Amino acid sequence: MPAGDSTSGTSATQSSTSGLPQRPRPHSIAPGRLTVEDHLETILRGIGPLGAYDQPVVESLGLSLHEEVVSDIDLPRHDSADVDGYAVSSADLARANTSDPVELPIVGEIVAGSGKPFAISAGTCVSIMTGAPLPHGADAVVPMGDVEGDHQRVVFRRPASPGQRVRRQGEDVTAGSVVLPEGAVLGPREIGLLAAVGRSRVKARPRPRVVILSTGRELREPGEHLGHDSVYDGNSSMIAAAVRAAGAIAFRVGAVGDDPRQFQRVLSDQLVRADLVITTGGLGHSRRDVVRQVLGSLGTVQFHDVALEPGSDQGFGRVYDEQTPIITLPGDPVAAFVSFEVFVLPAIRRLMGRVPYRRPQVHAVLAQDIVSQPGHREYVRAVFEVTHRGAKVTPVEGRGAHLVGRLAQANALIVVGEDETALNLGDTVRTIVLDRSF
Ligand SMILES: Nc1nc2c(c(=O)[nH]1)N[C@H]1C(S)=C(S)[C@@H](COP(=O)(O)OP(=O)(O)OC[C@H]3O[C@@H](n4cnc5c(N)ncnc54)[C@H](O)[C@@H]3O)O[C@H]1N2
Ligand code: MOO
Repeated sequence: MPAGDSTSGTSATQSSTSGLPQRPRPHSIAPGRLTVEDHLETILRGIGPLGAYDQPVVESLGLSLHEEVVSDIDLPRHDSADVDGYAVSSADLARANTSDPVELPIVGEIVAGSGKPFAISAGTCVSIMTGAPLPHGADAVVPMGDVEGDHQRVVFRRPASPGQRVRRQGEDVTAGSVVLPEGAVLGPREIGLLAAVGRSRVKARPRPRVVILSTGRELREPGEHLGHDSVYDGNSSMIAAAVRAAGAIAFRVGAVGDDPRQFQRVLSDQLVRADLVITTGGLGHSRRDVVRQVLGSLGTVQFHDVALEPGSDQGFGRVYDEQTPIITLPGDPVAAFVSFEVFVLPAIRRLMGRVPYRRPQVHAVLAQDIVSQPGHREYVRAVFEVTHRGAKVTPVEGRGAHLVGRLAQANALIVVGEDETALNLGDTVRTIVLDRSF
């Protein structure tokens, strides 16, 4: 049995929180390393969906519904006109033809929203606007353009069939019926429907509040003066944007240096507003690596060597009395980004009660060879495009975890499996297309 198999099965024997079938532990992973799947599973098990409460419908984009929504009303609310024209009783026009037309007097005008119920008697018609309720006595609408006449009377040269150009009451939504099931994710169309049936608030899981801290005494806020050995804090802005794109609320604290007391103070101050804390950097083993230092000594956060490239240094746990979940990401920007995609995005989706947790993978034809070391799963930055010949993916030049400029050229990540050492031009490869809603 390969050495790597000795630690398999810890999560393989249990049902998968990540919703994917459990795969056997890849042979090439060194003992003691966690697989990406193991670490993700630990995070998803350690985080549950937030409790639902009443939310304004207008603010609910991307939230998941925590009630079954039943409409109190019919839509359309009444039989109503499907076109601007004349509401008639079809019986009155039964014998209308070109040589012997039927003339009806116009007894009024019904505009949508006029608020008054209306009725016509046999031998009359009324002018009606699209969406306005059909008057009692009428069962059809004849479009304005199909007839002649003036303001007083209309000449009909054709019969009308009962129900013609009429929108039936309740044909779309029936009062008492379920319009959205529990768990539905509220997009523009769902929000439109909720509003159309008169809901101003719904019970939904809220947006998670995510606090983002970056660590490192070399970090400077963009816009400030840059010393000769300092770097701009790109990570906290990048992660905050990714958090927002995931549908959560981002509180970007920015860089906190690497003084343990200051880090501890900022962290505990921030917990009141956090459902989740994300840090970047400070995961090394030196005295200066403040995240590992401070959180390691709390005993509630575990740090792991994860078989992930880039982004092998990872940590997860809960902190302080609040037991707030915290995910610690590596400092190198590409490592931080990839680990966000792999671990934090699913965690946010889980807090929101949204499935699937992970971005779907698509298949694309590889446009250039990739060589990879076995023993970890690599996410290779790439450009995905759909050409007339189908989906194609081209790696972006450079694989270093620091190449933030090249990261912005990519719109996809190619997944190179743990045991894979080469993907060749023309191969169909697993690709994660970034920035798409799912
Ligand atoms: N002796 C060893 N050294 C390292 C190992 C190892 O196993 N042994 N692993 C490497 C790997 S892999 C990783 S990942 C990193 C872990 O690093 P940290 O998470 O502690 O990251 P930092 O040292 O804080 O920063 C790394 C790099 O990224 C820059 N950085 C950090 N934060 C930001 C930010 N907010 N915006 C922009 N750039 C940032 C930072 O300046 C560094 O250049 O350890 C490796 N080393
Ligand atoms: O795993 Mo580290 O994040 O490559 O730089």
